[in-house]
Amino acid sequence: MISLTIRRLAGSRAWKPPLARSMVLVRRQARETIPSTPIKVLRTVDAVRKWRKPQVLDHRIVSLVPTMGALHEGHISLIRAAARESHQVVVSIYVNPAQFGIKEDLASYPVTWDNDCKILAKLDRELADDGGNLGRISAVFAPTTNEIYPSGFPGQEVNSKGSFVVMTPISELLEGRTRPTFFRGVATVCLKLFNIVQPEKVYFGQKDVQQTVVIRNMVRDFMLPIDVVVGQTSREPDGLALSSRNVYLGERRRNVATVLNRALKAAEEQYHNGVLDRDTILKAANSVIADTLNEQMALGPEQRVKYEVDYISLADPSTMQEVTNVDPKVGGILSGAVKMLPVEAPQPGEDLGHSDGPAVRLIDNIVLEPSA
Ligand SMILES: Nc1ncnc2c1ncn2[C@@H]1O[C@H](COP(=O)(O)OP(=O)(O)OP(=O)(O)O)[C@@H](O)[C@H]1O
Ligand SMILES: CC(C)(CO)[C@@H](O)C(=O)[O-]
Ligand code: BAL
Repeated sequence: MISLTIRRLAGSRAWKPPLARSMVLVRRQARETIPSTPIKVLRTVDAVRKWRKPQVLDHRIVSLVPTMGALHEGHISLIRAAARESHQVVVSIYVNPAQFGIKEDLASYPVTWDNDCKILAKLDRELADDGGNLGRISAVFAPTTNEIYPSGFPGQEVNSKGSFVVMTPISELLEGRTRPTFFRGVATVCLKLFNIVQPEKVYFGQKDVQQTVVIRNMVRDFMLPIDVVVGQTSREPDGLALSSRNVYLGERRRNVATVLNRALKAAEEQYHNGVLDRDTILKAANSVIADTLNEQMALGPEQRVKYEVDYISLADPSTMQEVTNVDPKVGGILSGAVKMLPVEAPQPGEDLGHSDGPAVRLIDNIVLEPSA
């Protein structure tokens, strides 16, 4: 009786039973590719699982490069590294709301899907022409928030209820002090991405050093059969670390934004000169920051750039806890975060940056390699 009814209703062109409708959707999605490329665009967990299954049987090495889109050379360097070492590279593009605090820039975060597709298409052609690679970009996973949070999005508040991966104490340090929900959001979404794609290798950038430690700890503590690879930080010629958020800077702040890298380099120089104590190493960084700010404050409001230092840190590489002396057998991580404030007295026609140049928080770090 029921099947008869369904068949009769299904005769109408507009109506399809829910199962058939979702099968049509899955078939259509399975066919979507980035224009003029074989790169599949997968939007659902189901579509990724269907794509992934035969790779296991064929003993293909699958790697994942998680991103939030607005792709730049930093992301590209990770994808290149992944293609050298694996048969199939999956790039995820998902702006994960759970890692943004309620007062952060989720609403204005740059979303550049068409340009990202062009970048991936060009890169994939290069990878195909370069005989040194094991693989190419096979798929982009670009899910919706409903897909990633099937029980409903838990919210961005510190006390949100939901299924989370919480890594303490590391998530409370440094970045986590200013962004208390950040690493909970990152670890949670990364575990989901790892479970969906089931990669043998995952690629993360050194620019977000604390994130790499959180991910390594999660992989170790939850026995995930995944190799975590960290690619070095890609920089502009003047040392500024590439970041999707650099688009917010505009020209005036862009010129001063190198201050963090210059400060960390001054501190690194102390270590290379044999200094191991925290105060002397960090004093070098803090002097650069203070001198640069003094230079700016000597300018008028129509020219100057102001910034606030969130932290300058010297930490242990595997815990990110502050150290009072660098153990030369272990090395250390010099890192920092600086908030570039909106420009004062904008000039007519001045390029203020994306979204009219809100405050931008920049991060950077330098690894002090063990010397002994
Ligand atoms: N300059 C860079 N060099 C190497 N890897 C990078 C660089 N910038 C980002 N990545 C890495 O790319 C991956 C995706 O990062 P994401 O999409 O957040 O870009 P982002 O530039 O860090 O953005 P944001 O400005 O929001 O911090 C992360 O593993 C991140 O560490
Ligand atoms: C790893 C990540 C893609 C998780 O959303 C994000 O934190 C990022 O882009 O670094
Ligand atoms: N690159 C880290 C992502 C974030 O800052 O939200």
